Amino acid sequence: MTQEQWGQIQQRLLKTVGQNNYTTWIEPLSAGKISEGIATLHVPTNFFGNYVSQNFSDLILHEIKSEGVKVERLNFTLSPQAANAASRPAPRPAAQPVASKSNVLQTAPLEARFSFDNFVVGKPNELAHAAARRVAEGGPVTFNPLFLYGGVGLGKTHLMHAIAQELKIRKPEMNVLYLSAEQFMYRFVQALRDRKMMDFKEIFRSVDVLMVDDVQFIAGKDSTQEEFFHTFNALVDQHKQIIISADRAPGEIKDLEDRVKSRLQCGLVVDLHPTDYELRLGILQTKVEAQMVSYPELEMDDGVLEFLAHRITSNVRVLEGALTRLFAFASLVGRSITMELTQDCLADVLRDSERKISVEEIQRKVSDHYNIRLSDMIGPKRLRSYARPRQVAMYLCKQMTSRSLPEIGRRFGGRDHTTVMHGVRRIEELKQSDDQIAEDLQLLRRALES
Ligand SMILES: Nc1ncnc2c1ncn2[C@@H]1O[C@H](COP(=O)(O)OP(=O)(O)OP(=O)(O)O)[C@@H](O)[C@H]1O
Repeated sequence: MTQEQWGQIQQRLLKTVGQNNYTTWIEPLSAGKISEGIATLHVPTNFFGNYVSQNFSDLILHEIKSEGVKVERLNFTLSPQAANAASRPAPRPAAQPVASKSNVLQTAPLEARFSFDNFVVGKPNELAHAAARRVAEGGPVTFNPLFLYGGVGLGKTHLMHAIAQELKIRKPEMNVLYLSAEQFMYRFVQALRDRKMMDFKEIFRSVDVLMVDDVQFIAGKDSTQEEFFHTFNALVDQHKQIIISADRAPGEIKDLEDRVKSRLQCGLVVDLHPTDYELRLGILQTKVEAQMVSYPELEMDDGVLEFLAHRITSNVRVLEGALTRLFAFASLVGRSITMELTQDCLADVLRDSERKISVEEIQRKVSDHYNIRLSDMIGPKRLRSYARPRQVAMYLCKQMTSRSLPEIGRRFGGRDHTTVMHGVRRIEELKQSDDQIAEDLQLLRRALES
């Protein structure tokens, strides 16, 4: 795309994301080439690229398409200048603010809107929220670590930022270090390269609260895991609070050493479940209030929010993006937000969200329903109390996803497709003869579709 087109797109993004976000995240992007439907955007750092990709890519893609440019995906790569700089030895950092008191240490800026006040609580996240609140009081450490896990865009990072911000207010004397596991690794590698391991250890061991986001990132990275393990132990020994997030439970993170897994499991492990209809509606209502501040002139028809909460079930980030786009679009065309405008403006999001239920979601719902652990459902045990729910889950996967039998088998602990076929047939038979199974299936279907 031409620089002129990119300039236009940036101007539209400014209106949508607001001045602050624009200056921080959009202005520093520069447009690269487009090839085979993939548009390259240059970013100053990898972290920056990840952040923009997670938070703004839908919006940017939408605006590029609106400019008439044929693009299907975005690719964020380091700008040539940044790539050159990265290959040179890093300059000595200026005096680090790291160990100073009254300071929340951070490698990534805390997002002010990720506060407890802005976090909508519902059944799927109430336990995670309560645990996060407790830790944010900064009282004596009761569970260590607090391990928050859940699928993409369900609020893990939001809760972690909220804890850090709350601690900053309640306990300004505490040293709170929040960073992603990726940043932990970069700091570690840099310390090794600069022969500054003592400093590294001292920094990490002098914090009062350590928060590491997306810990699954260190899976398979042996020396980073080793260092993480020692840091973890040193802090636990000193009764310092550790908070970790990941996209899955500790036991399910592949290529993570057993001793690290067992450490991660020894505190409180809480799950952010996929959203349900009520939570989605609650989130939308809260976010609409915020949008109304920016677009006071806009009106919205009854039923639009319910429609979105019903149709966009993937994750909160997508829901938020949809709403932001809807308001920006309505404001640009100067129309109120009707059902028709919603369907027009969000046609692609609605299409993508159509009946996309994942195998993982089904496994989770079924194991909750039968009150068994997810690992027992996927694992090798043949006890009837695990085998039947497993067959129910296989049946629902066959019915509600487009996965093939071998694929489903793979997701159920590497089972053969004939096992899946047998399970599916068995449930088809039982559905006719066993009222309990028929009712279970109905309930589960409804829960998965909500
Ligand atoms: N319960 C909630 N109330 C309000 N906003 C929420 C809630 N859950 C998630 N969000 C919003 O959804 C977006 C995605 O959340 P967040 O970045 O915390 O997800 P995540 O679980 O860390 O995902 P990822 O694994 O992709 O990093 C954020 O803008 C966040 O504010």
